[in-house]
Amino acid sequence: MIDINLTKTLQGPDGKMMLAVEAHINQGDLVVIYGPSGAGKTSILRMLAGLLQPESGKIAVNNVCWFDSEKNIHLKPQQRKVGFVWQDYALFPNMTVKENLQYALPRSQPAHILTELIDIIELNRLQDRMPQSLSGGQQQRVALARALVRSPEVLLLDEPLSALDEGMRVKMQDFLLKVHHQYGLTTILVTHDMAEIFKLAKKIFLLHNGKIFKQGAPHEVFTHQDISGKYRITGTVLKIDANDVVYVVSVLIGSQIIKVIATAEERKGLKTGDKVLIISKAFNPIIMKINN
Ligand SMILES: Nc1ncnc2c1ncn2[C@@H]1O[C@H](COP(=O)(O)OP(=O)(O)OP(=O)(O)O)[C@@H](O)[C@H]1O
Repeated sequence: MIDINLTKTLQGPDGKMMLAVEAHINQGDLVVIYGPSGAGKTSILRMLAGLLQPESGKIAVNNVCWFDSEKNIHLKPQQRKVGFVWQDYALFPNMTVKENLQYALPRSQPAHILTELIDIIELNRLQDRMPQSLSGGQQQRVALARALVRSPEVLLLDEPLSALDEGMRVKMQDFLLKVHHQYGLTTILVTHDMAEIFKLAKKIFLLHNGKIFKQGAPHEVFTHQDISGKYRITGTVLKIDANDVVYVVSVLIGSQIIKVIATAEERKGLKTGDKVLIISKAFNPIIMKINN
């Protein structure tokens, strides 16, 4: 469990802004902090990592106090069991992938962690390569592995996939899920990507002007409805066609387009480019072989 109760005066986009947040995150959950630019998302992660000192408040992780302004406790970044991955990969350019990981491995950690991580994050064929010869997604996989070699208790991810193209982002999301299931790490992700939120997050905190104004499961927070469908997929509206009394909405999901029938009520407010959630209570797929 992570308990956060923090305040910090920040220089907001329109002058001084008081960041004041209280949040409780269950151990092993993957949660998202979502909000407009300048809302204070990165500052929260930096305070958790010990890179930015709050003015007041507390941070406790699994009942260990990392920060308490009243008791004058402020653990240094290296004393906090956090791993983080930012948008830019920041790998050492003069070291191979493996050397980058070895460099990050603390002496107290057994060396087999490296082999295990290289396996899980599928870096076997890349381990002797230099970072500049890798694609953005490959570099981000190395950055993720590097964050994990210290066996952190909390993983902080600040828009780690935002610089990647759609295909690479989807693959990296799968890696994040795999790592999350393997290690059960409490993970805090900052992202603007709706599909990523619905795919990865158990809970989302909406942040505005330094305050959390809403929190809950993504479908509760974004659809304002209690929806109990079994299958949920997110996509982007490509076009909307009127058809007698209903509408046919073409939605891009990954690289596939599906057509969804919408009532006039459901169609209201929908436009091309909107991110949408498609929910189905029943799912009766037909399977067919497509190769010989
Ligand atoms: N150390 C600091 N002292 C004072 N103000 C700061 C400090 N660090 C950041 N800020 C300001 O606090 C505000 C919030 O910054 P932060 O980076 O946390 O926002 P964000 O929600 O992550 O934004 P973005 O989505 O653009 O990355 C910004 O206006 C920023 O200039």
